[in-house]
Amino acid sequence: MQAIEVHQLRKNFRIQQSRGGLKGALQDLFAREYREVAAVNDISFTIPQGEICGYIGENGAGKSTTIKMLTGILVPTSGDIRVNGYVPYLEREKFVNGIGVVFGQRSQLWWDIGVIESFQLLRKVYGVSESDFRKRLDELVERLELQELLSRPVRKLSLGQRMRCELVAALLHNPSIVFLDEPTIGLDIVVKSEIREFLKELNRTQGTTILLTTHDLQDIEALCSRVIMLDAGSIIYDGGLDELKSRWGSGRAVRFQFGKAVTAAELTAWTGGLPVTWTQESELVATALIPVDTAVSDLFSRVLGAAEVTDVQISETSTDEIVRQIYSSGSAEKPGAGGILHV
Ligand SMILES: Nc1ncnc2c1ncn2[C@@H]1O[C@H](COP(=O)(O)OP(=O)(O)OP(=O)(O)O)[C@@H](O)[C@H]1O
Repeated sequence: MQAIEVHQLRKNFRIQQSRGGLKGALQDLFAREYREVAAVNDISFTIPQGEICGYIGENGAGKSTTIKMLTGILVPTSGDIRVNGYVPYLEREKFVNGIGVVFGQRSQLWWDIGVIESFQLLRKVYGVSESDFRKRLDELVERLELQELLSRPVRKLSLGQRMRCELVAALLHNPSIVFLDEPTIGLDIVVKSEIREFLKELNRTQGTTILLTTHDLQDIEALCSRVIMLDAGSIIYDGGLDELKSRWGSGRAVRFQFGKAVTAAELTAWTGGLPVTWTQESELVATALIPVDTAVSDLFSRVLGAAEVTDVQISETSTDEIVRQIYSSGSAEKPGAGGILHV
């Protein structure tokens, strides 16, 4: 059985339109105008049991809206969803026993009571027996080193401590699918890597399916063999991370520091005819992305002949750069000619 099946899923939101000027504002008072926007636009995908899949996209791409539909919080406008064989918004009671959810920006723990009391309340919500609960809690507490924190109220925990507790809360009832919406947001590098290690182990030892949204591509690199990339509500890439890198990323990034300010038009003009994409950080710093079959010497001769260069660094293109390029072009098809991106 597939863990998650999504077919032609859509969510439209009705957004109020404001008319301009005083007259418009008055009209708005009496007769509001609305328009529909598709936050999620007829997407389809399936995720087999045991996979860790990254769900990525820029702000507003529709990631959280999808997660909310998959977890039964929002009802789709149209399309089909099956999670563990259930339709989330119709069969909520049976459905929630098989899933765990962590929203990095929101807590499912009670703010003013001790962590252990929150866990006890969740035990009752999910109907977990006292003996299963104890066993599971002991394992998780030991693995995530939470012993010291259990009696503290949640409001007194650091963000990293709270996130570790959120993970326990989502896993107490031993769900087979876990949805994580930005689980590492705002965390320092040490806690981020602890959480990544924990999730990898969970997947390896229990076969837990994980769908993960993140803006941190290192989460994806560390955890996901597959990524689904969303842009303006539509899927623009669904496949392996390696495939994405080899399709897009087998090139190099050459970062130039200039002695004098350069413009986007100058950069494009210097490398006209070469398959170079520029990313400009400031007037004095720009990075040229070149495919593997283009010689770096061709790029150098153009740029060094035209501008005053004070420093150069060459690196393999990172997943970050690849994804930035894809978002900027709105397509995961490999780029042909050059262009310019602003960051
Ligand atoms: N309740 C709502 N009413 C109206 N529009 C909404 C609502 N929720 C989300 N949207 C809109 O739907 C679009 C998708 O939002 P969503 O939160 O799913 O994006 P996201 O990819 O999770 O973004 P982020 O990375 O910023 O969290 C956005 O344009 C957002 O403004």
